[in-house]
Amino acid sequence: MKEQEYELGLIGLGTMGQNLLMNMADCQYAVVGYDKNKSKVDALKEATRAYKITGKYDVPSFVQVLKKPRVVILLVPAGKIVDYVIQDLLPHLEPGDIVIDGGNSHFTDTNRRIEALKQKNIEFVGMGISGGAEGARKGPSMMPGGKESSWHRIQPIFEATAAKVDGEPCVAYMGQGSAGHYVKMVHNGIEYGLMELIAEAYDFMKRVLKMSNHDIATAFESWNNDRLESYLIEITAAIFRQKDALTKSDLIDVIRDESKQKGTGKWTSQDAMNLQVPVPGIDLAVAMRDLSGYKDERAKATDKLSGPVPEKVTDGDQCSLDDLEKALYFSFVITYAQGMAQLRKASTEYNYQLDLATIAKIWRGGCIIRAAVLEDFRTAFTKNSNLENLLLDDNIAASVNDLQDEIRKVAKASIDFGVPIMAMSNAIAYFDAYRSARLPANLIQAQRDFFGSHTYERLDREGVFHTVWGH
Ligand SMILES: NC(=O)C1=CN([C@@H]2O[C@H](COP(=O)(O)OP(=O)(O)OC[C@H]3O[C@@H](n4cnc5c(N)ncnc54)[C@H](OP(=O)(O)O)[C@@H]3O)[C@@H](O)[C@H]2O)C=CC1
Ligand SMILES: O=C(CO)[C@H](O)[C@H](O)COP(=O)(O)O
Repeated sequence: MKEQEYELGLIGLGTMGQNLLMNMADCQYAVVGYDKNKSKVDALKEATRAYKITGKYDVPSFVQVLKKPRVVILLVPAGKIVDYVIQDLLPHLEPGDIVIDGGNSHFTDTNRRIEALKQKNIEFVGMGISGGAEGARKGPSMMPGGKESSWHRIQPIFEATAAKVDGEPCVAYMGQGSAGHYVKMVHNGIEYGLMELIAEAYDFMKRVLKMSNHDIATAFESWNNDRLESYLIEITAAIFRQKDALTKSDLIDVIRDESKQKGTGKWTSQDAMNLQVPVPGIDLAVAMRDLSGYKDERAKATDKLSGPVPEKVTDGDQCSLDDLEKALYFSFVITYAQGMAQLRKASTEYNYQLDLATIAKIWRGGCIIRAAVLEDFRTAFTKNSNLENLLLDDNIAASVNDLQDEIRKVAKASIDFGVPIMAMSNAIAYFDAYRSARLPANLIQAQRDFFGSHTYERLDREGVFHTVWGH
């Protein structure tokens, strides 16, 4: 292929980059890859002989073969590396070129980079990508932000490579500035929440319902054929069928119970706190990953702190697998509702002008949190684009109202058995708090005024009041 004929260049030929590049080539785009790691470029060339792909070993020759105005996507680890790559790239770019950051960058970094590149008339697009290696290869869900005109220039290639649901591509313009990376961050926050809920359902199946790994796999498989149909439930079923190559036992039983994290769930919680949007399902998912890290301390506590003796507990017998399925579905809905509420507030606060129906639409396929229920959320936000919270939609409200008896049963059984289901029991607590027209916050106001003269408002008259308490 002649010089300057490659339509897109990709930097970072790791898990996501190499797969996305091959996906683009499948869609008949001529693409070029670069990685600082020579062996990754060699691997690309080897793996893609039949494709309109080439690999380059340095930035100048990589840029040299790109069609002008150039489009370059970065899929390198988030953080300082993105800045280093931009620094390497900038001297070779020209006004009008577009740089897309497809990694999980923090949205404030994206705002900074948009401004920095604007000085050189280079357009910067922060685009969240979800779907892991398989999604990148076969069709991810993608969340681009930045200038709308930049999006229109790159739209065809990303619509071609995105996952499709009912013929609709799982990619759409999210909004200006860092909107794309913000939406991806909240996607990951919801991902953390759903993963924690599924892990708690597994613990409940094992320790309360005394199910074998085989039966757990069967349960998740059957749930995946119904209202809980989703990517995370599907892979969970497969995980429980996996044998360990070393011991031939079930692999799940030999994996250390300490979950790691790269930070996107924590960022979601942190920014929700800044925006004062309650997302306790996500907060607790982060907290449980953190608590899992205290493995040695937990081992000490096992000896020191006692709990119920499972053999003596009878209440759990009244709780069935069917109750657990309903409790999990209920908790899934609450978790999505919290994430969507955060997006709504962020949209106003950061002037993103997010369209929540579009977000639900592009999350139906390709991404890690894809689930059948997203179609219901899309319908709810299409009916009312100003919906404050998904739980206020008539259909969603009816579905959670109907499932509350079961989640209450599961929460009670978990306490009786001493099996922690932090996120799941919080889902019903959030539901109860959210539907309470009156909360005990009046007492907190009284206490604040008592010790710090912070004042309070009254229900029966306008104004701000202070009491000299105890007199
Ligand atoms: N993996 C996943 O499931 C998902 C990842 N993401 C995000 O996408 C981004 C990429 O992730 P992933 O593909 O998993 O990461 P990988 O680590 O697999 O790939 C990153 C690649 O970038 C290369 N690289 C590092 N520094 C430079 C540099 N200065 N110049 C050129 N290349 C460089 C790395 O080389 P070397 O290995 O030698 O350092 C590596 O080949 C991250 O932001 C991640 O959070 C988003 C969605 C899903
Ligand atoms: O973005 C993703 C999927 O959408 C990544 O897989 C995610 O970053 C994994 O996060 P963590 O390592 O914190 O569990």
